[in-house]
Amino acid sequence: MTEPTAEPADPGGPRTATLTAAVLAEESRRQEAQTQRSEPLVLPDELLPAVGAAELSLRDTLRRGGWAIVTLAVLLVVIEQLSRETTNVLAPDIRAYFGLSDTGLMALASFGGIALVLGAVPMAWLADRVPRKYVVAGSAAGAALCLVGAALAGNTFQLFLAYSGIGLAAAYSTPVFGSLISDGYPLEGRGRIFSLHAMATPLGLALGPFTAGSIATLAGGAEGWRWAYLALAVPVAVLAIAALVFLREPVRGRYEQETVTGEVLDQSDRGGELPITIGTAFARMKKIKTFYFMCLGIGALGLALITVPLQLTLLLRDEYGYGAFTRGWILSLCQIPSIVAMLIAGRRFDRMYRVDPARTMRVAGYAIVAYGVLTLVALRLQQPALLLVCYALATAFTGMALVAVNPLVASVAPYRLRAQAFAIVPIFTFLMGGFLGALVVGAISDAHGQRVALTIAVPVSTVAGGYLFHRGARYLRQDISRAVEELLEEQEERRRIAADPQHTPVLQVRNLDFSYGTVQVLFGIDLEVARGEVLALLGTNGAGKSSLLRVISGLGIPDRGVIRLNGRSLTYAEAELRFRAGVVQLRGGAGVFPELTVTENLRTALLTTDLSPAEAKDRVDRALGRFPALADARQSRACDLSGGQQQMVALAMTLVHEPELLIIDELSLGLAPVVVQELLAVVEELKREGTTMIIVEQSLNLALSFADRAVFMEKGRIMFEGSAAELAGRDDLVRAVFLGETRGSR
Ligand SMILES: Nc1ncnc2c1ncn2[C@@H]1O[C@H](COP(=O)(O)OP(=O)(O)OP(=O)(O)O)[C@@H](O)[C@H]1O
Repeated sequence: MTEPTAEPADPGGPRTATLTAAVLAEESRRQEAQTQRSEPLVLPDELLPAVGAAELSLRDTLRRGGWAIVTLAVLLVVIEQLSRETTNVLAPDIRAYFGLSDTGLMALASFGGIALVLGAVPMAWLADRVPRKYVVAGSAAGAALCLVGAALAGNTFQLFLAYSGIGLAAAYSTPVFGSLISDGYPLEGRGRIFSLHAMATPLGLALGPFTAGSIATLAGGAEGWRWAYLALAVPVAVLAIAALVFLREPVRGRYEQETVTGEVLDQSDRGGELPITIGTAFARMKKIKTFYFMCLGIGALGLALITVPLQLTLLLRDEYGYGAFTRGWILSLCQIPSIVAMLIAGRRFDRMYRVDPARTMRVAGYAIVAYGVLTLVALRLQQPALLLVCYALATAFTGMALVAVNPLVASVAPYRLRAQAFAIVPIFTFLMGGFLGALVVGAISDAHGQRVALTIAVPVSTVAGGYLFHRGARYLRQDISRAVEELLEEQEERRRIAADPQHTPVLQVRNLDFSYGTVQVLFGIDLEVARGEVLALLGTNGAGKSSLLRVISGLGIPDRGVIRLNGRSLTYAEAELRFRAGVVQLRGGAGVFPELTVTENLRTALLTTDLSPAEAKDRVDRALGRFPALADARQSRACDLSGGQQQMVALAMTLVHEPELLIIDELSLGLAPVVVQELLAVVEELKREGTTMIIVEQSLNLALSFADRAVFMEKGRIMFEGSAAELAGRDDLVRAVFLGETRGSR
């Protein structure tokens, strides 16, 4: 794209020198102001939710949030762990019954693990669309059925299906309970509630061998294991019903809203919001540095978390000759310190967070390193009892670190994205550190033994994990501040719309930052376009106009800020959904299918809509009717048309969608003046009809001739905003464009 044209200055004359000096002085003043503005926003403590607040007892936290969410979360996780432990503990019986090898059974069961991690993403998607109690109840009912399926399995394929189903049915737990706990309990007590949820995993692991072993022994015989699965199906089914009866859908982001804005924001229009996809959620969450470093840290730690128990089991078998049953018992006992540590850590987290939130994350980093050190010490010990005690202490430290993760995710993720954010974290643990790392560590272990493999893997994993947590802690205040800022902005906007609903802008961009990778190109953009208004977006080369349009149409996800269409947020909606909602962009010099005829091009543009053939034909006729120059060319192939006619076809292809907001990027680029006039006539007609438009145009005169208002951008910021007539009178800006071109071309 080229920049706006303007009257050339008198090159070389004293007037130019004075003007250049003035512009440069103005430029340095602006840059200074910009640097100040781009300082990351960090709010004072009293504005950060829960920081400096009075202590809230666990009892009061539960009184305010109710027992239902936490009770169901704990019980369902415990039973899910029990079912996994049943498979581990009763493996010899199951293996013998089906004539499977060790590896064969583990391979069958591991599909459940994969389904558990990858299933979290669609479950988060679901949790955003239906009340979460249905997701909990549905998943629990599914788990009950699959447990019955495992109990009745007649062959390995059926067993495989049942295990995968059990894994998939547990996939909702992290995103759905993560978001339910975040929305259901006040911030001051959230660490403790999350610690109860986290503690359910080691509790299930600790109880598993005892429960599974006892049931199988009681039932007796070669098929005793079936009773263990069947016995677990009953409580899960009961919990599914309990979820339907007792779970209430909490308002999303309720406690943050209450703390920050003093009220719970009206969510009645939530149904009108465009759904969030995991891709956009991931793109946005990745830009929240605390979250980014925490995910990397968890990913690195995943290497140790997954390989250590596995290698340790092998070590207990190979070096000490312990059988499967004994190993199961021993490793279960090793969970006990971690249960205690988690409960203590939840309490300490809440306390520490109230004083200094970043410290919670740094301490989690130290705990990860302590886990690494203790595991290494354990590996040096030959005495099995000492080795195991040391390892059990080590797991207590990871337990402490893990307790911090979910409440921290809750504090930095925008409340609309929380379910997805919770679903993303385990993917890092399992895929980055766990799956990839396990292969490497397995290979080292095969060649040099378990002690060597772990002595290499544990320091790498825990030092990297600890460091990444420590690093992420630097950004915590800033990221919490952003979440607060977004809530305040949302409150202000809702009030404004409520006070004057007639004047809700068609497009609203607030506080928008955008980066390509680490290079930030848009800074704090604020922009509104009223209904029926035509806004000219102007600026020098590389000012950020196209980037801004990309973010508006959903091709780029902002680091910060909000985009609304008619008052509803579409910040996290993907491009296609925005397009369906009416944000349609004409891209300069592109966009037609050369081999298709004009009419076919227009029909193709409507393929993704639900219009009836009659409606579609009507729209095509209406759009083409605006362009007399295309009257005789309807059956011509687009490639046989002139450049100007192709641009008309491209514009007609946008008009068939009857856009709510039409974005025109370079209408006149490379076209003859006579064609431009013809296109302009259509645009002016659209303006008379009340179409809301944003126009990026290289020709300043052209843009200002039909725009109501103009925005002038420079270096990713808006430098001027006002009526088109006013901009035409701002000699300095017009000349800055021109001087920019002169400097750039030298
Ligand atoms: N895909 C990309 N990756 C990295 N940087 C990019 C990318 N696209 C644009 N940029 C950078 O972003 C900044 C803004 O570019 P953008 O194209 O949005 O400006 P513009 O105002 O539309 O300029 P032009 O009129 O020249 O197209 C520039 O510094 C540019 O180099």
